[in-house]
Amino acid sequence: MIVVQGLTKRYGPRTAVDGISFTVRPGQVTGFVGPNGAGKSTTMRMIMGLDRPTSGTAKVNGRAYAQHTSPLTQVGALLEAKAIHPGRTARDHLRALAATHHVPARRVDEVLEMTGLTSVARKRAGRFSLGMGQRLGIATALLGDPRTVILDEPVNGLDPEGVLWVRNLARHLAGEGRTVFLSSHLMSEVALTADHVVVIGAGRILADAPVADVVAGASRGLVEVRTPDAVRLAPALVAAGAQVSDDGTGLLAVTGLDAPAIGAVAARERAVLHALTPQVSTLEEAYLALTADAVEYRTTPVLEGAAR
Ligand SMILES: Nc1ncnc2c1ncn2[C@@H]1O[C@H](COP(=O)(O)OP(=O)(O)OP(=O)(O)O)[C@@H](O)[C@H]1O
Repeated sequence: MIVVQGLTKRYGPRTAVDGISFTVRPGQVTGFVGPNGAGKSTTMRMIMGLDRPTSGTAKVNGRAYAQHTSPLTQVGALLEAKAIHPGRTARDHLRALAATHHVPARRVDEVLEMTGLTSVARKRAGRFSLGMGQRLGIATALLGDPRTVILDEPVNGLDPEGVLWVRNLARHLAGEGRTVFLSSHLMSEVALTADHVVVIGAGRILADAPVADVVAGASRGLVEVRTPDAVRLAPALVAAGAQVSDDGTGLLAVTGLDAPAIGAVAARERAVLHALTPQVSTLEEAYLALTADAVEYRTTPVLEGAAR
């Protein structure tokens, strides 16, 4: 379990993380998403005791990272730009770490196996591809068999098979009752992997909810209705309490009534329906709506720029 309370990080005049609070619970995968520069890595680094908060606290399994006597068994992390000595083999890297953290040597072979690195365990890490390096970073995070796992952009540089592997691994770890907290830029990936999502923008929490709720919140209950009887149906829907916009071609955009209620009004009016389609938004759309005002480097649309 990770509990973050009033966490703030300032770099000079710049506030990277602005008084955020959230809890990451065990037994599920929690996604951590936000635009570039939103504060994801800074937050994860503070949870891992690598950056000192300006104020506030970040606790893993009840204590700050530095207060754990055996932190590797409590929390394992894959953080961006993890330094691994390029001249060392994967096995030697893991063995050295195991030896200094009282982790049994057999665990090294277990994590090499889990991450699919057994066949390249004697290869120097400097010769690893980006994907293999990511796998070694994940093997390192899992070395202490930790109850909490933090993965910063774990699918970066992975091919589709690797992406699927990370997704299954994250779900498997959560299924074992562990706390899994992973950041990603890929909303589609988070939608497939995570149960819960924390959205951060410009250092502040924009949403902290089950993935399904975030998606439902963004869909605004819009239903598209295609009908040759729009002229009759539209006022009947308005009379029943809906807001209706009619594009003049027989396509009505309806909010305020769900599809069964619209169908009932249509039946009463004897209006023919060619389509009755609730518009389901994706997590990607929900995310874009939430973060629209919190993008650090906004791109100016070309047409808008040209019109000035
Ligand atoms: N060491 C530092 N010194 C000064 N500013 C920093 C430092 N580290 C991060 N920042 C700033 O803090 C803000 C948050 O950065 P952070 O790396 O946490 O964002 P992020 O959400 O992880 O972004 P990305 O998705 O691009 O990795 C950014 O504006 C960044 O420029």
